[in-house]
Amino acid sequence: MDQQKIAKAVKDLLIAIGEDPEREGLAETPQRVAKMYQEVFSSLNHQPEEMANYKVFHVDDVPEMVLVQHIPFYSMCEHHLLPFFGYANVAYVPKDKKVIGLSKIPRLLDFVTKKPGMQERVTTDLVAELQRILDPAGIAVTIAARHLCMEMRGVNKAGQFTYTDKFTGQFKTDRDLKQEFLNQTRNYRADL
Ligand SMILES: Nc1nc2c(ncn2[C@@H]2O[C@H](COP(=O)(O)OP(=O)(O)OP(=O)(O)O)[C@@H](O)[C@H]2O)c(=O)[nH]1
Ligand SMILES: [Zn+2]
Repeated sequence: MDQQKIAKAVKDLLIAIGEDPEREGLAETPQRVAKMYQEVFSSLNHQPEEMANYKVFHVDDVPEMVLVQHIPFYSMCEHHLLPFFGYANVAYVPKDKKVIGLSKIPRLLDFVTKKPGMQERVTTDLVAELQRILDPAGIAVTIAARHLCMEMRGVNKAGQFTYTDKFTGQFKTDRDLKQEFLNQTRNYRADL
């Protein structure tokens, strides 16, 4: 990521909107924004395997489902570069006695959100990454998010939630399992 180019672009932007980029409060803003983009778009600098050491563990007796609920995330919409943010529920059905370190699930969520994107792609990318790393017997991801580009501008509808879900493998074929996932996560679907 080219910090100098970002800072120059932000300075040009400030001039273009009619601001004075030299006034006290704005003087360091271009550098600040460049530093911020480094952080909020950090996965553009990394390959998924660099983001974490995705160790797979083998356990003798695996549970039917591993579920991490209500993981917060912040991302930036690719259309307006405004934040969208919310929570993800992520579950998988272990296969071949393989499980992943629990912290890797929020790390994967970070990886798929720390770049300009769309909620749909966050959902499907998360499923694809988990599939690639663990190849489980089923994956369920549900995401609830608020989009500031719909709240503070444009259509101006505050407090709306957008829900996106993806189910694979056993979550598609086993209705009881899917229902258990939905029951477990029910309280977290509109709780932002
Ligand atoms: N499907 C999807 N759309 C998104 C997401 N984030 C933002 N959008 C939408 O992307 C669209 C971009 O549409 P455009 O018509 O090109 O942009 P615009 O003129 O600023 O649109 P308005 O927001 O309706 O004013 C808008 O409808 C946004 O609501 C997302 O995660 N998924
Ligand atoms: Zn947007």
